[in-house]
Amino acid sequence: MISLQHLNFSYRKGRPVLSDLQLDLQPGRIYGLLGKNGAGKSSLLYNICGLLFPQSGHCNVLGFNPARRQPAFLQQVYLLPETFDLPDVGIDDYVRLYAPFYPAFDEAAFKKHLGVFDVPHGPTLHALSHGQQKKVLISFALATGAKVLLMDEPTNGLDIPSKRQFRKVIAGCLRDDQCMIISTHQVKDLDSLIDDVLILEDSRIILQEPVSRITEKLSFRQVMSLEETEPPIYSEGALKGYAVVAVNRREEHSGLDMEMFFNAVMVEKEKILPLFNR
Ligand SMILES: Nc1ncnc2c1ncn2[C@@H]1O[C@H](COP(=O)(O)OP(=O)(O)OP(=O)(O)O)[C@@H](O)[C@H]1O
Repeated sequence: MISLQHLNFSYRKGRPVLSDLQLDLQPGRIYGLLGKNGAGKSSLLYNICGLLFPQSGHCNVLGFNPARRQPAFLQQVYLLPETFDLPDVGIDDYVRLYAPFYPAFDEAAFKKHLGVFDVPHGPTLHALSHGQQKKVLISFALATGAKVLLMDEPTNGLDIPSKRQFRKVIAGCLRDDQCMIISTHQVKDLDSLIDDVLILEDSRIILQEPVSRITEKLSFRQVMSLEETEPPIYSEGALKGYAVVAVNRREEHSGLDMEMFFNAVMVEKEKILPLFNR
């Protein structure tokens, strides 16, 4: 569905943001794109939707080259940017103006999502708070029916109940022929939603693994003392004792702690990546 081969992208000569990047993504999955500040997550999403163009390499999304920006491609891709500036129109006018770009747009679904998010209907978009505007855009994104949904920090600016609603809305409406990439630092908001983890580091995807494979290879536990466990790969002091990431030798079934996993990969790459044959 999304295939990037040997992709190279930079804003300025000699300062690569994405280098020889390889990525192959399938429909029916929600990918969590993780990386430190400035790793290139947004740039990657913008290359996928055709808002930035690679200098070299192949970028194939739904059989199209995004850089050509063909209407048949653009109507199947939606990017929710991290920052945005909406026009000062009412919600109905926004739909009248922008929904025609998406032939599969489902207005009933849009209204349903707005209802779940409890967005007040009536005022113009500028009379809504930033978080409420974001909820309008998330609802719009999901209603487009686009096959590729790219979300850059979607839960930034959402209050605590809205983060739960976000998970609920997404979990309930993603079709098997759709693929979603969520770029986020707010991993705790989303770790129950994500099927596959992508980690972008040093201009490349250094890890692409289903959550199920990560928890098959690694266990995530809280222990009172580090003596009561075999030496972990990575540990952090927690409120009561330690949170540890260890090789899953006893085939335990622990849930994925995505924040711990990301921190562990950043600190102990050479111990963790070989477990996944990379
Ligand atoms: N318009 C631009 N012109 C020049 N350099 C840019 C531009 N936008 C981003 N960069 C640089 O490209 C690199 C990748 O930026 P990008 O925004 O893709 O990272 P990110 O992983 O999304 O970061 P964050 O997590 O902070 O949002 C950074 O070094 C950034 O400074």
